[in-house]
Amino acid sequence: MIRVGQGFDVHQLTEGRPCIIGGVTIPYEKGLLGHSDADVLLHAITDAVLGALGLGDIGKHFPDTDEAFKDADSLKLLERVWELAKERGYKLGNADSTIIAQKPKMAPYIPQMAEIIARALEADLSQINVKATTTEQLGFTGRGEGIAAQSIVCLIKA
Ligand SMILES: Nc1ccn([C@@H]2O[C@H](COP(=O)(O)O)[C@@H](O)[C@H]2O)c(=O)n1
Ligand SMILES: C[C@@]1(CO)OP(=O)(O)OP(=O)(O)OC[C@H]1O
Repeated sequence: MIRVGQGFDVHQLTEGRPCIIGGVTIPYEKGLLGHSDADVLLHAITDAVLGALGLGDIGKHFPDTDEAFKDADSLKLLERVWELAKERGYKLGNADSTIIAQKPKMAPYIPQMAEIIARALEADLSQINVKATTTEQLGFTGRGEGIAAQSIVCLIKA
């Protein structure tokens, strides 16, 4: 059986926070605001996996009202959701994601992000793709007010 899921997330850029995207801390003058470490890319992938499983969304599993998830490492949240996929007999087909950010430049960090995501989803690097785009200075991402990410995940059960 093949199931697909998609995920989308946005976090605000603000001073005094680390800029953690795809598990990589990117040197930048601003970082992402959230209850957790606000890793917008891992949140989109987590939601895509949950979508494929038909299990709701990240906020249902890890509520932002719960102190247990304050400053949570989003990689751990993705790993916990991946356990749910494995328990149900799924393996990753592929995961494709796009980071939508005017700045900072993501390209130098994408190979490391892909390795981190592949490890979390127990997949080969060839099954993971991460892209980045600006919005040509348009909208909230274009003004540098926030960063968005979207992901699509395909899960396969033999
Ligand atoms: N934050 C970003 C945005 C884009 N990139 C890379 O630049 C290429 C061109 O982006 P456009 O939005 O002008 O099409 C894009 O394909 C990415 O490779 C980036 O690294 N970081
Ligand atoms: C991850 C959680 C939990 O710490 O908090 P945030 O970092 O605010 O992220 P969001 O994308 O709003 O999703 C769900 C949350 O419950």
